[in-house]
Amino acid sequence: MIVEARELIVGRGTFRAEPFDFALQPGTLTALIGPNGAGKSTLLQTLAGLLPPVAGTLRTDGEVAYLPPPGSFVLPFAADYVVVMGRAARRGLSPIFSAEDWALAHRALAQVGAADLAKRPFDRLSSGQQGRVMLARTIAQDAALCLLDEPTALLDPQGVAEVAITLRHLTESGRALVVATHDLDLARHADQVIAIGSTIDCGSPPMMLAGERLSRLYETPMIDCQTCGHVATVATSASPPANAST
Ligand SMILES: Nc1ncnc2c1ncn2[C@@H]1O[C@H](COP(=O)(O)OP(=O)(O)OP(=O)(O)O)[C@@H](O)[C@H]1O
Repeated sequence: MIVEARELIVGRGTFRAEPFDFALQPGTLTALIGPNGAGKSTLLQTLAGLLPPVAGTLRTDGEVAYLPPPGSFVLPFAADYVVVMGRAARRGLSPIFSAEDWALAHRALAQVGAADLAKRPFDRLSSGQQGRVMLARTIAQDAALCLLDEPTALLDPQGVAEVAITLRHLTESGRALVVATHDLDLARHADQVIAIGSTIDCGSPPMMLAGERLSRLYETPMIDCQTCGHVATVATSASPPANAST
């Protein structure tokens, strides 16, 4: 077991989530879904040890790598140096990275489809390109538990597909991954889904991503598409344009 939580309550400031139990097994991908402000980032930061639990017990086993939510980073280095700096925690105070560190950094860049960015100045990359590099930096840490906050938020559809495949590959080496996401298609690739809303529930993707359950979670009507099996939001306010089709 990489993480075991009992009656865990996460929170910060005046915010408190509901208490819940969960476990993360090695080699699994967990998607964390829920509306804005529900507590996904708060939970990830608690698992990362950046916030203390408000109550309950939380046990984590092994190294933890944490990818913060996307934003603008000012890092005046080549992209591969930004990635290899993720290895710093393994190097203590030594400023020297080994051949293995560099190999892991370049492999991680390739895994997120960013090998061609290795020598580009990080500060002159687009937001989505920076997002790929920061994800590579988290992967390069080679930690037992990877906590990723919206890793695909800025990526194009090809990037989302590549990252989904990469995340699955990473679990094959025994890592446990937790991905906070608003991308319900990405969540379908998970082994389990934790939904944070007015209650916190955990289950398989088919159960947790059914339209009826998502409607309650996001407090907006959502239906299962009979054609593709995915879930679509139902427009409730404005009338659709006359030529609109589904
Ligand atoms: N630094 C902070 N100090 C105090 N309260 C905060 C802080 N950051 C977030 N909150 C509050 O904590 C609650 C949970 O926020 P959190 O960022 O965990 O939500 P989230 O589910 O990740 O949301 P989103 O989908 O918008 O990223 C919200 O009510 C938010 O306003």
